[in-house]
Amino acid sequence: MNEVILETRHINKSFHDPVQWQVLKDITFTVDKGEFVTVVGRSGCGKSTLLYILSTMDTDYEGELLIDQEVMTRRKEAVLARIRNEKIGFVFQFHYLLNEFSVLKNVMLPGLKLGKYTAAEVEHRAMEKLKMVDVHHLAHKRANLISGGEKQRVAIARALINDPAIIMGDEPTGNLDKKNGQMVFDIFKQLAEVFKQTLLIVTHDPDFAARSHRIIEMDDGRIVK
Ligand SMILES: Nc1ncnc2c1ncn2[C@@H]1O[C@H](COP(=O)(O)OP(=O)(O)OP(=O)(O)O)[C@@H](O)[C@H]1O
Repeated sequence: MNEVILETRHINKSFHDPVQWQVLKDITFTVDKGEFVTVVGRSGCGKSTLLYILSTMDTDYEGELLIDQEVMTRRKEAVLARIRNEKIGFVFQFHYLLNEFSVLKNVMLPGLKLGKYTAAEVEHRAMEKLKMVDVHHLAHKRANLISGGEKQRVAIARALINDPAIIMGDEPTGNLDKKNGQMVFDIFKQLAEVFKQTLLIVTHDPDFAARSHRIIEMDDGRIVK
């Protein structure tokens, strides 16, 4: 049987601006371990709003969210912050690397924050993750001195540092040219297929989505396919 990593049950969300309107409508789906799922839909259909809830950053919704069999709904922020750091890796459109630190230090930071491993262990793990995305030779360079494509690879290594149950991405290829976008896709595919890493990625890129394992299509706040 497949192991479910992420599950949503009847998620509804409304905004009040100034009148109440419903942005997410009865969102129910699961993602299995090792699946590479993309979320698509036209601008304004609710993709980012959904990702914000799935990443446990937004707790103001109806319905239930489970990550790695654990209920995330109605938990205290301190608990959510710990679970987020341990179970979710994030890759954004902009890499958000800290320019004043080395590539290695950037990857190590969420590992040090977790407090589960010694600094030496975190460094060893960070080098492993940099090897997985083929930028270990850049480990001691400052983050502002590497290319855009390299930065996104480092951001993926950083997302992997705590062996998350799931990696979530918001337009991770949105700021890259075609060649680097392809490279990021290939890394994701390899992570899913070789390392059984679960991935849920919001994208505008139809080629990218078409080559993932499964597409969730949204329209007007609902899942339509
Ligand atoms: N804080 C907010 N208050 C009120 N309305 C909001 C808020 N955040 C988003 N919206 C609205 O909710 C709808 C869904 O927005 P969302 O950002 O989730 O769409 P999206 O599918 O990610 O769009 P895009 O592809 O353009 O990023 C939009 O109509 C947006 O204007």
